[in-house]
Amino acid sequence: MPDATAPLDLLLLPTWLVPVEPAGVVLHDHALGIRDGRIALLAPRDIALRHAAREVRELPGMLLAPSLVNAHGHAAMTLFRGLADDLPLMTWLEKHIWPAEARWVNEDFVRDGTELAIAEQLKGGIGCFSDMYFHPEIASDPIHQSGIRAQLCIPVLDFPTPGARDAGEALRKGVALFDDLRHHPRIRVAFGPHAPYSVSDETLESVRILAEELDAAIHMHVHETSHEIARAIERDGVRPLTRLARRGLLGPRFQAVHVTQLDDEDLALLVESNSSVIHCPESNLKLASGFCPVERLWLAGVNVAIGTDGAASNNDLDLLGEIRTAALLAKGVAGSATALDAHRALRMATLNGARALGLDAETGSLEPGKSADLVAFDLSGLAQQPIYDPVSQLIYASGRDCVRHLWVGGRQLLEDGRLTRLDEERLKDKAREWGRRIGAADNAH
Ligand SMILES: CSC[C@H]1O[C@@H](n2cnc3c(O)ncnc32)[C@H](O)[C@@H]1O
Ligand SMILES: [Zn+2]
Repeated sequence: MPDATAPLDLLLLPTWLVPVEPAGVVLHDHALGIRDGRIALLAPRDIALRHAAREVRELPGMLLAPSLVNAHGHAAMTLFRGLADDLPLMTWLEKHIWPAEARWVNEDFVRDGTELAIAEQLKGGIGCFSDMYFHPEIASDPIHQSGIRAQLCIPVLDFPTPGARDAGEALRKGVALFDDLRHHPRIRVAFGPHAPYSVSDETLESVRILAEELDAAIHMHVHETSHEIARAIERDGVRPLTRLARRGLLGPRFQAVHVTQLDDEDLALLVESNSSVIHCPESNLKLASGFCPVERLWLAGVNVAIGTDGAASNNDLDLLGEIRTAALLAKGVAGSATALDAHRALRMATLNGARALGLDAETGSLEPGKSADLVAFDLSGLAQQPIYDPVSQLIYASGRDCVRHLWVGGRQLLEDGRLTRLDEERLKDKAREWGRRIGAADNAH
């Protein structure tokens, strides 16, 4: 039982505090106290200052918010950043990315690429991310060491992949990883069947049974393009979401990534099953995949989160930039300037992300009892003045260079823009070395 009278470990005094829950609130002259890695106090500044605290820090000109949740990505693909640009999804995937993965992806690649992705994400204000890539058992190590929070998906495809000869082996290894990490305080293992077109009914059934038994989430690329729907109708006679619903995959633990194609029946299936949608606007734009109807989903009551996707289709892991794109795009798609306002856009990248990953009891908002997962954005720059609504300024007028400090579980992982536990120069050297090897082989063709 935590001792509520014990001194706080840290008392933060920002200019603005945005708890995200309740929605739309901006607190002025408030403070947040941390004890044992959790939010222990949220109170007006003068009241908070009466509490004993081991350290008190003023954060002038800064907005304190829950750290961001990047709900979809392929972390180690940072090492393929810029390898195959300006191509449609299936050409990009089948002709470039899958051959490159077959050639280059091994344990070292995953370790180095994941570490690079973690560093980039921490510097961009992300305290929690979802990873869906090969050798998740290797990715778990940099996640553990760095202090970031993550959902780690077991990649499942019906063909040989780096790390698994077939789906059966991927699932066996995945269950072992689930067991190993069962008690990890910051890593949650989920199932990651790649997409409806790459996973058979038999494999889907195994995923369904295991996910149910282990109470694990299912994270899947779904309805990414109109081509995917057309191919599925030809093959199965129904749209992919209908097939997944009939096979019992949908539910509150189901995370449908992309969903650029949505008819009335698809929407009803998502609403009834209480599934989440993870919107990846920049990847969808770059691969010309389509537009996720965020406002329609939101108004129907679907939990919509946001992700960057991998750095090979984005090409960065900049969630703040992604939120801005999402907020602008939603207006264009809905034909309404009120669609996805700045406050809702921030909620999508925090609490909705946490909820999609089943982590909303732990992170995603600034509420007493939750883990102290926080980010301080510096809004004192020239291009951010004057400030009427700091959330508007954050979403529409700020870049990730305004991220100053970040804590996960009360541990400071970014201080004044610098990583506290990772060596940036070493990471850059390693990435350049991979780039030289991959680039030289690519040019030889
Ligand atoms: C088992 S997941 C890893 C697998 O997914 C590939 N991938 C990356 N981005 C996308 C995307 O937007 N749609 C479909 N597949 C994608 C990645 O290259 C890996 O092969
Ligand atoms: Zn993806």
